[in-house]
Amino acid sequence: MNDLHALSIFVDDNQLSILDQTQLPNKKQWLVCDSIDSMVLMIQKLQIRGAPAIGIAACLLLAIKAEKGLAEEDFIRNANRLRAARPTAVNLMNNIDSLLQASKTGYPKSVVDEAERLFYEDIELCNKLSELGNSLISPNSNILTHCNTGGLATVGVGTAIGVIRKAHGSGKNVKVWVGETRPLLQGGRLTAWEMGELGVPYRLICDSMAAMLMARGEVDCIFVGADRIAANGDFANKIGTYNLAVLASYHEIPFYVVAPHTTVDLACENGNLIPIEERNASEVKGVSGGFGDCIWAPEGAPVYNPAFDVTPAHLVSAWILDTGIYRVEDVQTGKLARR
Ligand SMILES: CSC[C@H]1O[C@H](OP(=O)(O)O)[C@H](O)[C@@H]1O
Repeated sequence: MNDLHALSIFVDDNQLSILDQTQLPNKKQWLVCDSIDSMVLMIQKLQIRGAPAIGIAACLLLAIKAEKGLAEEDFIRNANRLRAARPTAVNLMNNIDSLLQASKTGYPKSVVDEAERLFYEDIELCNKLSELGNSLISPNSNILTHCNTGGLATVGVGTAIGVIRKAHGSGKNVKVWVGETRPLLQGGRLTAWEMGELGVPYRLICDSMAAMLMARGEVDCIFVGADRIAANGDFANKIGTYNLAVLASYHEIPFYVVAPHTTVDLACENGNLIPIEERNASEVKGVSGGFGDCIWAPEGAPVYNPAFDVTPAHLVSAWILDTGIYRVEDVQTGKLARR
């Protein structure tokens, strides 16, 4: 496999390394990923995260293993293990399915070629998304975003953050409200870091502050990512996204979802059918990781920790995919499904 380099993933001399995102922003620690077991763990611990990035990282490891002599039947078994590593983001399943399909015609070379194609495709799709999304942003906009959807969550410039980056780069004087995104703080840790690295003016807020800012007229538009978009336009994204969609509707603020077409799941009729990952109680009871450990909830506190929620299509102003900008009337007439 050729050497490949992205913000959170690189392949060098046929070895895959992952930037451990649980250690950001305080520490940039690279981890060599040389086994299926370690990749499954890295995905489940969100050391590698973000719908597009986890799909591509899993495929790169499988391709490296294939090139190093993994038997085809073991490739298929391990591909299916990785496919189940996290249930909500469909990119993981879509990417691995395309690798399995490729393996039928010329394993292992076909698998290596497909994994590399997926890597470069994501870069290209992110660039298309940023151009299309930027066309919806007026100069001097205050943009609210949630979770992390930049170069850490993809191998390109990102999805929602890719749009913000493009608007900033085109001189539109955008300012960004970054929702910290409890409980894992992808916004407070990762998006704040990426905004700083990109030089985009931003202010970090608690998730609970968004409503007041909208009421004050200090949010002009909202851009979020997605982990799975159902055929009817309902979509799953990081927990707290639905809150923002309802608030945006009440305050008549444009609410945009940005995702590559590989996030669309045509086999999923509506958002009620999207599996929602539930995660460990410890994540809600305090914080732990590269930023230190601090548990504030009572030891035995019962916890509910869904990692995603579902936003119904009627609350979405537009879906920004690499294949175009879709409005609710497009989705209602099935245009989202016809890529
Ligand atoms: C472009 S990434 C989309 C999506 O991925 C994040 O989830 P996680 O941090 O759990 O991997 C978040 O939902 C982003 O919006």
